[in-house]
Amino acid sequence: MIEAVGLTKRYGAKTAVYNLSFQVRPGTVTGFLGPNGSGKSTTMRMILGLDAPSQGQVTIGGYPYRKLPNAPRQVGALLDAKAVHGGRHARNHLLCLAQLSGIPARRVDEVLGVVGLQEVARKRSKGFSLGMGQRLGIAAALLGDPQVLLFDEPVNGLDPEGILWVRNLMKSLAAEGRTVFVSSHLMSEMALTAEHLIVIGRGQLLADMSVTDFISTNSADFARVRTPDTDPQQREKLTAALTEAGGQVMPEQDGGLRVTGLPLPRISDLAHGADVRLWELSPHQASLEEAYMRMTQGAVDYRSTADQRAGLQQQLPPGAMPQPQLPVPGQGQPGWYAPPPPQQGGQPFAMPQGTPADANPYAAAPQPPAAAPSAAPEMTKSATDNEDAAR
Ligand SMILES: Nc1ncnc2c1ncn2[C@@H]1O[C@H](COP(=O)(O)OP(=O)(O)OP(=O)(O)O)[C@@H](O)[C@H]1O
Repeated sequence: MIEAVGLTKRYGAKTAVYNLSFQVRPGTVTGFLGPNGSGKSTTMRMILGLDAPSQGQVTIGGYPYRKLPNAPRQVGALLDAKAVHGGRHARNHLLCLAQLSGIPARRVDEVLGVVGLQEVARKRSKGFSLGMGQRLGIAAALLGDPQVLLFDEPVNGLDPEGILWVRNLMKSLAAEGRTVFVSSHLMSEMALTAEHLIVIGRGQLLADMSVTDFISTNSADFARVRTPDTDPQQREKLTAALTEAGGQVMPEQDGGLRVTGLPLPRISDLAHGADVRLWELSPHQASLEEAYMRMTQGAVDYRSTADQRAGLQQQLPPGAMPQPQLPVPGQGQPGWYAPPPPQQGGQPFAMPQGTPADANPYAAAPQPPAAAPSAAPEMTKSATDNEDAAR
């Protein structure tokens, strides 16, 4: 298990990670999400002992990485697939890593087979495509047959077949009881791969929950209702009945209605009571991408001037809360708001009570202290040093 407690990292005046506490448990794939620059790589580097925390700690199996006995056999990681000696053959690259960690050479051939690089094992990695480089990085992570695996953007550059392969690999590693922690910006892929999510924004924890809860917590579910196109009066009658019963009704461009605040069976009963025929009554369930976009709206640092998220905001049904800005450490901005998950009192199809300020989990949170210069020396990987020894 990976456990972070109060993890904070400052680079000079920049607070990259602030007061992050979470656990990554074995047996499931845990996705690590956050906008560009939110601190994912910094967190992974601290987990791997490549950066020292300014405050707090992170342990693997109870030890900080640098104190972990035989760390390369216990933890494997893909951080930057390009961080290889380009003039070295793929097999030699892995052989170097294996020898540094006391891993037998036959394991190198095994992992080359697992990632499908046997045919190019004796080719220099500088000629590798992005996807081949990713596969080589994954092979390096698997080398020590570790119980804990970290992957930073593992599907970057992979073709659809490669993406499917990585998805199945992650799942099978987790099914073997390993701890699998994987960052990605591909929401559709994460939805298919991960069971649990840790989401950060501007270095702070936004969510630590199952994918299912994350979607229901951060999306405005609604019902889609459609009456016969041939009879506009039916639509008006239904709108009146639903509104009178406390629902919020919004017309959709295709003639349907978007209804919030009423459960589906109640909508059906009200339509029946008003003598209105329905051509459609269906729940709309948000995708992980929609939920993620909603949650992180206030935490995006880099955004095109042409991207006002207009489409996303227009799609919110009546009564849905817009996401206020995420507080930035040291800047005292108002907090974000998300309704509670269903098992904590939230109701599908009904917006929660209270105001964003009431529910602001940061309202009482201490502001981070003024940034101090980092005490963390950059550690560089020594694994690529001695090719001659590997030959
Ligand atoms: N060595 C460093 N020195 C100074 N600032 C740094 C350093 N490393 C990271 N940062 C800053 O810390 C913040 C978090 O960066 P990080 O790379 O961890 O984000 P990320 O979530 O991995 O981003 P991306 O999704 O784009 O890879 C960024 O503002 C980045 O500029």
